[in-house]
Amino acid sequence: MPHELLSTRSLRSGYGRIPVLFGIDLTIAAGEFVGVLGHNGMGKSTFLRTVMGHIPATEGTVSFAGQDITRASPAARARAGLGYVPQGRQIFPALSVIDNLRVGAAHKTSAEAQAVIEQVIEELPRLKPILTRAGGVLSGGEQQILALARCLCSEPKLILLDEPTEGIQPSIIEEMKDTLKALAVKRGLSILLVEQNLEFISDLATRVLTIKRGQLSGEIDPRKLHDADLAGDILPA
Ligand SMILES: Nc1ncnc2c1ncn2[C@@H]1O[C@H](COP(=O)(O)OP(=O)(O)OP(=O)(O)O)[C@@H](O)[C@H]1O
Repeated sequence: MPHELLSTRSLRSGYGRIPVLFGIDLTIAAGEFVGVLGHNGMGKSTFLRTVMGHIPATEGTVSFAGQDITRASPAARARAGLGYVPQGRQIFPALSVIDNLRVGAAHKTSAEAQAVIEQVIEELPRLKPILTRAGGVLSGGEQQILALARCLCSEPKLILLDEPTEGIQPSIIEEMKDTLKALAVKRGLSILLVEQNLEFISDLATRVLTIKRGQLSGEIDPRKLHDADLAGDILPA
C-alpha cells in the first residue's frame, strides 16, 4: 500500500467573508494521479490555492508528507515538495525561458540548479530551441510547457496542475499528455489535476473526483469519461 502524501481534512476557505470551499476531504498517495472535474466557479482553483497556501484555510487541515502544513507559507510548502502550476501559467514574461527555469531552481546551489535545469530541458525538449526567448512572446502552449518545466525545477513530489489545457492547441495538449505520463512514471511524481477537459483527465488520472459548489460530490471511473458529456452526464448543473 503506497504511503499517504497529501491529505486535506474538512478544508474550508474563501475570499474575504465569502466562503467557497465547504469541507474538502481528499487523500493522495505517493505516485497517484488524481483528477478533479468541475464546471467553472465550483472551487477547483480555490482548492489548489488553499493547498498551496496562497489563500488561508478558514477551517480544517492540510498535511503533506507527514507534516501538518495548514499554516505554512507557500515557500515552505514548495520546499517540502509541493509544486504548483497555476491557471493562466503566470510565467515571467520579461525573463527568458532559461531565466524562468533559474527562478524555479532559485533555492538550489548553482551546481544543483544547473543539473536540474539540464534534466528538465531533456524531459521537455520543446524548450531547447527557445531558451533565450522571452517568456512573454511564446505561444500559449509553449508557456504552459515552460510553467510545468519551471515547477519541475524545484523537484516536487506532488504537482498541483490547474487547467493546463485551457486555451492550448490540440497538438500541444497531446504532447503535454505524453510528457505528464512519462514524468509521472520516471520521477514517481504524484499529480493533482483540476480540469474541464474530459479526455485529458480520463487519459491521465487513475482516480477522478467531481467538485460541485465547493464540495467533492462523487467519483467517476476514468474509462467512462471518454464518451461522456461534462454538462449532462457527469456534472448536471
Ligand atoms: N480572487 C477572488 N476573489 C473573490 N472571489 C473569487 C476569487 N477567485 C475566485 N473567486 C470566486 O470563488 C468561486 C470559485 O472560483 P474558482 O476559481 O475556485 O472556480 P473554478 O472551479 O476553478 O472555476 P474556473 O474553471 O472558472 O477557474 C467563484 O464563485 C469565483 O467567483
